[in-house]
Amino acid sequence: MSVEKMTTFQLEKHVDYIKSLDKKADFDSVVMEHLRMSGAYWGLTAMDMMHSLDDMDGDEIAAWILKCQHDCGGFGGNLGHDPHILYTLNAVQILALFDKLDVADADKIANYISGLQKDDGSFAGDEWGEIDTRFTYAAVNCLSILKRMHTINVQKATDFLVRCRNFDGGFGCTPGGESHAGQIFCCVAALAIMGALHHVDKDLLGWWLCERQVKAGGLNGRPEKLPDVCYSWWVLSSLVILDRAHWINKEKLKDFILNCQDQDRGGISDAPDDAVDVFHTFFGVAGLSLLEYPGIKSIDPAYALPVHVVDRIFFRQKC
Ligand SMILES: CN(C(=O)[C@H](Cc1cnc[nH]1)NC(=O)OCc1ccccc1)[C@@H](Cc1ccccc1)C(=O)N[C@@H](Cc1ccc(O)cc1)C(=O)NO
Ligand SMILES: [Zn+2]
Repeated sequence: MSVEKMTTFQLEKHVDYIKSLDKKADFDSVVMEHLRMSGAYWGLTAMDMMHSLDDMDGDEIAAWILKCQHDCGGFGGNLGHDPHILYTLNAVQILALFDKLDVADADKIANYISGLQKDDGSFAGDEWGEIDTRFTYAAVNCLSILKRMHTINVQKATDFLVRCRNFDGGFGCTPGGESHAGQIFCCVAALAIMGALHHVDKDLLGWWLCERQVKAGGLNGRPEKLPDVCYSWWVLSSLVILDRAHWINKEKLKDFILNCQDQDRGGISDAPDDAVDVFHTFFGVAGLSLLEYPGIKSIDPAYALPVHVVDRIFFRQKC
């Protein structure tokens, strides 16, 4: 039994790692070019959770985001890339982080998103028509932040998610799709935002979710799979929303995430000793945040934004 080196959260190293990303022009940057808007959301939300968002230039980032917006109202994953609902959510999330939602035309964005809703209540990701519950989550999260939920058919959106529910209590990407932790997060978080969690069997799904924890303490995405740091978010945020987070061993999950840090160069990987990336760094910090690790700002399990940002959106006193 190898004695895992007991380690603490290397906050400063992760801050330096994220700040170093913007200057790199390596393989990852090219491969991830089409989802740079997602990468910006992951890096900047992690920075805010680590009390370091002020190290970033919000004005410069907001200007870049607006350059990614198309006449239809949707945002692409980078300059010159086609609009897609995923990057439209990420763009709005980043503007919310910087308290710059006022620079966005909420009606124009809402018009793009509501135009992607189908007669059966589902959402397409873009004009090419792929249907996935991920897109329902992106639509509902984005429109809620913009206060434009009235522009879609909430009842039909809910009905479609209910049709994606499986006998194991979980959810897939479309009706009949296999339960997967990522899709479960999207459906549970979207139902929570729409005030429709009564459609979820909390004990049945809570059981499926807590069964994702393996001996080593990490969480996997489906039975028999290997643990992966990003499932610390997909599974744990779902458990928090369902009020069943006490059904897993939080101490062992915390140690698993801390063990996936690169102690020297910063960053967090999907599993111990693997290469770090900004995606797993964000989901590792977010997982520790849900575990209430000291020194990390709390994150909202449904909006995937720091709680102080969500509070500012919904409870700001209009002067
Ligand atoms: C496209 N993608 C994935 O497929 C990752 C790959 C992976 C990472 N660790 C194990 N596999 N898988 C992933 O995100 O699965 C979670 C998930 C699947 C389906 C629905 C929702 C979440 C990752 C990027 C990535 C590629 C390759 C390696 C690391 C990260 C990705 O962009 N995931 C998206 C999934 C997503 C998309 C849209 C949403 O509304 C919500 C979630 C994301 O988290 N956006 O913020
Ligand atoms: Zn992963």
